[in-house]
Amino acid sequence: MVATVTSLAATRSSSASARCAKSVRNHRWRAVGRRERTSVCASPVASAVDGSVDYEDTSDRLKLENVRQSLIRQEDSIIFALIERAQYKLNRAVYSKNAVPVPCFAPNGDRASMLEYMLRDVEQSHGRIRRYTSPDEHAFYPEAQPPLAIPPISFKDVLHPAAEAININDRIMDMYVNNLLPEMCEGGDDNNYGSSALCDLACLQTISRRIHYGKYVAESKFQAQPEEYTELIMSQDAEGLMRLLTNQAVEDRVVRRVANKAAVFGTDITEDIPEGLALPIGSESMKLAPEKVGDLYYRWIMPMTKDVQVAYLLRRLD
Ligand SMILES: O=C(O)C(=O)C[C@]1(C(=O)O)C=C[C@@H](O)C=C1
Repeated sequence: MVATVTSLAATRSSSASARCAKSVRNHRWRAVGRRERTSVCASPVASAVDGSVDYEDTSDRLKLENVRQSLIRQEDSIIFALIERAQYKLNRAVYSKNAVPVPCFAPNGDRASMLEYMLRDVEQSHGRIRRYTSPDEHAFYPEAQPPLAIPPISFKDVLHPAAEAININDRIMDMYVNNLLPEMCEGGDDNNYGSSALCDLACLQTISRRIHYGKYVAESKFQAQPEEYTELIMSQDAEGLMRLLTNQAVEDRVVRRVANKAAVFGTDITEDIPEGLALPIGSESMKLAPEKVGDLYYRWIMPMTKDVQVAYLLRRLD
């Protein structure tokens, strides 16, 4: 999938509110420098006078090898979450506004879907303890984030400041509900709405993190080939950037690895190690075929990771 001008424009506008919400929350505590962000995942190196803690990233995490290792680890959580969700039927009512009588939060009085209601609520409790001030986390409802309940931690992020404005969770939600779910779940209704929605939260949050991790992949690639990327950025050539960052051999390996992991995660492992355990494991008894997981990854998750890379690179020299 090639990032279209429209999708990139949508990225920019939907992200303005995300950036705004993040900044507002941070500034309720204290003014932070332009390249200073807050994070839940770094180690403290010094205490500031106002009670917040300064963090410095001294790791090698921008090396492409290390960024790819992070993508590989994130894969495990995504595959596991997808397999869990596929145990239940599609349960359309969870995604339809007004189908389940959850409390309304829209200003026009419309009810949200049960999934929207749960996700917004969970994000608020996670947000209070800083989850969405971390540069590698993105809320689906940034405009509904409450003030922090604990002091922020500041963190010298490795990304260009333009990264903060990129949040494509609206597109991710649409893709998940309208493409991934119908392809991976059996149609129909089994009344397991709460269980299905809890699995959805795990899927959405892990997929969103992976897709937005494209910012780190892009920064890493920019630093490795600054001249090539700079030329394309100067001419705002989105298609040229997409071509340069695409590595078909790596994509093929990702798909094979994802399918293999899905085969292992979807197998019942007993206390006895099966003799001569070999892949691929027969997929007949699995609710979600391993090849299907690889295919979904290839058609939906990787293209969006690439869109985030292009969106970031286009603004890398701002
Ligand atoms: O590993 C990379 O080089 C990436 O850019 C990540 C990724 C992916 O989403 O897995 C995306 C684009 C490349 O074509 C290969 C893989």
